[in-house]
Amino acid sequence: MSLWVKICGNTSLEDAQLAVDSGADALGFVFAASPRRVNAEQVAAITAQLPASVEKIGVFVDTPFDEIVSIVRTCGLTGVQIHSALATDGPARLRAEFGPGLRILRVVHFGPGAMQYAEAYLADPNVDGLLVDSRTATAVGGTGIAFDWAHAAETLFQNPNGGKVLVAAGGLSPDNVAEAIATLRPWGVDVVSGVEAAPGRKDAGKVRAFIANARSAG
Ligand SMILES: O=C(O)c1ccccc1NCC(=O)[C@H](O)[C@H](O)COP(=O)(O)O
Repeated sequence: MSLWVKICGNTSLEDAQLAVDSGADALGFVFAASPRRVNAEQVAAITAQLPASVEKIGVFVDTPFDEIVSIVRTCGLTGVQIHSALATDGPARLRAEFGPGLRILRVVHFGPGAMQYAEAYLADPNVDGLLVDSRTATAVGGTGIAFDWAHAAETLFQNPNGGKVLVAAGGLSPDNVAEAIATLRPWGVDVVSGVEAAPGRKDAGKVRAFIANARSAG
């Protein structure tokens, strides 16, 4: 199985197409407070132009359940990435709505308490895997900050995960993605700040280099 690579924070068809042409497996769209925030109408116009083979993942922070369902339908999303509290039965209800075809990722911010969340999420049969990220006092994603990979490699990334996927995120870039992969041995990697020219706008060279370096290392 080759490494899964997600390029997040897409705000235009041009940037989404760049990621697809550079070999991304998945594109992320942020439906949350962020300089990369997009709405359902914008994303539906983008996803309609993308190949079916590319995963389209919605990123949600404290979004009401019914709104997530509506956005998934409107935009033809193939996955959700939940950065915040969702009722415990949220993943089961999403599964009931969309079936096994919807990839359901829960986010764990590596740091104190992360293992407890990770274990709880991994025990949920309707959660497909974890995206392990960094956070700050004010931001739950898109921070551009790496977590302690050595510590995570010995703890969270060692955890028996019952076939569920572990995606590494947080402060990755073309320059450090190979080292992150060598240290963490993740199933996938995800990036936003490290491939941008400005928040919400991709740097084509960085997108290409990130995916090429991740593929070489993975
Ligand atoms: O990207 C954002 O602005 C964002 C805001 C709020 C929640 C999530 C967000 N991004 C989600 C992602 O999947 C990012 O790729 C991930 O957090 C890594 O970001 P970075 O450290 O900037 O590569």
